[in-house]
Amino acid sequence: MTILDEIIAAKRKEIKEYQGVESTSVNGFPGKFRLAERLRDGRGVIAEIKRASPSKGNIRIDVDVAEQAKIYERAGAAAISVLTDELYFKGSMADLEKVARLVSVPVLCKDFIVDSVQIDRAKNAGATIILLIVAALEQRELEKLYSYAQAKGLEVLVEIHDREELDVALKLGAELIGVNNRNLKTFEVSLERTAEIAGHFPDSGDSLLISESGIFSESDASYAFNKGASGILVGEALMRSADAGAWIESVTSSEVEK
Ligand SMILES: O=C(O)c1ccccc1NCC(=O)[C@H](O)[C@H](O)COP(=O)(O)O
Repeated sequence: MTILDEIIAAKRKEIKEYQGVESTSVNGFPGKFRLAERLRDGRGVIAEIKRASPSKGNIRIDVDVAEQAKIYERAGAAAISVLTDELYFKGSMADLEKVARLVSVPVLCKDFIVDSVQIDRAKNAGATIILLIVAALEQRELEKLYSYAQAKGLEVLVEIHDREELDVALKLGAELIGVNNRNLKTFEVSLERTAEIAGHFPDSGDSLLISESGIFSESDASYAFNKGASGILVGEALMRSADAGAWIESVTSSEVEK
């Protein structure tokens, strides 16, 4: 059983408490508020609020979420990701709501979604993007949740781990495809995964590749961008950085060697 299996099993139990929640509006978010638009020029950073994780334990458990979000936005983050899982990541929907009220960049609800009720909760809290993990869902569930989120006007980041899952994401018509560099059995991270997926990624421009996890240095970021990622999703490095704003500014700068 992988950590992902364990988290998903816990999530399926947890969501029973949420029945009855419905999202309040179905409007989509305007152009500049869409992550896909913001990533079109490449070198976008999706900056994550991550208090803790199964692989690292506590990272910055007492972070001032509002302060951290302001730093990310000021530095030019393309979007802010908020881990909302409580059991394994010590996050919350309250964290997401705090961020969404404060910033005017897209906000990703980073959770393990297995039911539409979680999409409603995310939207109610102010998320503009949700995450769907191919490895966590049956094909029919994935299609259903994808359509549901789209009908609610949300963007969907479809997370994959290998080429087989890339095909699933492409068949779905996903605009935002994230390759997770973390092996969820061993927690080992390898940016080679991004390179491998980028090598098979269509260059039609219909879909955008985002490299997720294990990006710690500016050279890791450059590596992912140079391999073809339009965006990178960074959690731990930014949470531990003494100057997260400078980190973001530096990796997004067009002066950086391409
Ligand atoms: O971070 C973990 O340990 C983890 C374990 C199991 C499932 C998911 C996990 N992380 C969620 C994420 O997707 C990351 O927070 C995100 O990609 C940022 O990763 P990093 O920059 O390495 O903190």
